[in-house]
Amino acid sequence: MVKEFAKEAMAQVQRDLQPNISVPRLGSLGYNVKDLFDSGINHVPEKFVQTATAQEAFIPHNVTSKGLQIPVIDLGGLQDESRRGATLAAIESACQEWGFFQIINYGIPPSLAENTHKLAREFFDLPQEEKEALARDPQNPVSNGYGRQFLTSTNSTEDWQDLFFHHLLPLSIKQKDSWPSKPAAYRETMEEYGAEVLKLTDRLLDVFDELLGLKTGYLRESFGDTMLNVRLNFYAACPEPKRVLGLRAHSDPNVISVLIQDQVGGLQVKKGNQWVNVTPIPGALVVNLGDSIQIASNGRFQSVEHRVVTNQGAARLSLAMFRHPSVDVDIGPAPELVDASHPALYPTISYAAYRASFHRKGVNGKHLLPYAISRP
Ligand SMILES: O=C(O)CCC(=O)C(=O)O
Ligand SMILES: [Fe+2]
Repeated sequence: MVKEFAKEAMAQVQRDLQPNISVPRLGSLGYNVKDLFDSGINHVPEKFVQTATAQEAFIPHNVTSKGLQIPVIDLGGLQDESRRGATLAAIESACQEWGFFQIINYGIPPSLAENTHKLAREFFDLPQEEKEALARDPQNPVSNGYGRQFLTSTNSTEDWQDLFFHHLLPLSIKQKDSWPSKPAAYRETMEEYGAEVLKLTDRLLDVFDELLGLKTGYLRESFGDTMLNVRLNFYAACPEPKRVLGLRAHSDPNVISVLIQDQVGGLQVKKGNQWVNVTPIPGALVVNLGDSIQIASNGRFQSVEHRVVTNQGAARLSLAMFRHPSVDVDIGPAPELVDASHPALYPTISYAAYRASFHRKGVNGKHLLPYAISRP
C-alpha cells in the first residue's frame, strides 16, 4: 500500500519536474512535502489536490478579514486587581464566541517558547534519513515519531504537512528515546517548555472554573491525570497554495491546545461561515479550546473548527501542545451546568472512546462533536 503510494507519488513528481531538477529523495515514507518543494516542482502531485468546491473556499494566509480578529488577551491582567474583571470578561467572551485567543504576558519566558520553536524547526532541516530514523508507526495514530498525515477523514486528499508527534505525559508513554535527539538541546528544552505549558493550562482551567461557576479545581480533577503531547507541524512552501490545505479543517478533541506559531501565518479559524486568519503576533501564543471543554461546559464554551493554508513564499512551523483528559476518565457535562432549562447537550462517554473515534472515523472537515456523539 505504502509502496504503491510512493510509486505513484514518484511518477507524479517526475511528470511535474522541470528539466535539470534532480528527483527528490522520497525515502521509505513515500515522500515528504519538504523535499517535494525543494525539488522545484511547479505543480503539486494529485494526492494533495483539493476538490473544486474546497478550492473555492480558499482564503490566502495573509488577508485580514473585515472587522474580524481573534481576541488578544494580556494574561498579566489576571494579577492586577484593577484589570482582573476586564481580563476575565475578555477570556469568557473569547471562549464563548471564538474558542480561540492569543495570549501575551502568559508567565512563560517568551525566549523559552521561541527557543523551543527554533529547535523544533531545526529538526526538519536534518537530512531525510536522520528524520526517518525516528519514523512513527503509520498504523498507530498515537505513536511517537516523524511522519505525515496525522488527521484522517473519508476524503483521502493529503495535507501539505510533515510532522513529528510525541507524548510528554503520562510517563508510561513518554518514550523520551523516540523524541528528536538532534538538535542536541531539543529534549531538555521541550521538557522545560512542556512543564510550563502544564502550569499555564492549570491556571487557565482554574479561570474557566471561575467563569463557569464551578468550584476551583473541578475541571482539572474531572479530566484526571493529564495526557500531554506535542505535534510539530512543518508546512513546506507550496507551489500551488490555492489547490491544497496544509492541515484539513478539524476541531481538537482534547481539553486545551497551546500553539507557538512563527511569523509566516496560515492558521485560520471558522467564525460562522467565514475563515479568519490568526495573524501572527511576535511572542504571543495561540490558545484554543478542545471538544472536551465544550462537552464539560455543556456547550457554554466552544471548540471551533480550524485549518491551515500554505503559501508560495515560506515554510511554516507550528508547535501545538495538547492537554488531554486521561484516557481513564469519562467526559460529560459538569452536573452543576445541567438543569431543567439547560439539559445535557452531550452524553457522558469515555475519553478513550471519544479519542479513538477521532482517529478511527476521522474529522471529515467538520466539527467532530455531533459526528462522534451521534455514533458513539
Ligand atoms: O499549524 C497550526 O497553526 C495549527 C495546528 C493544529 O491545528 C493542530 O496541530 O491541531
Ligand atoms: Fe488543531
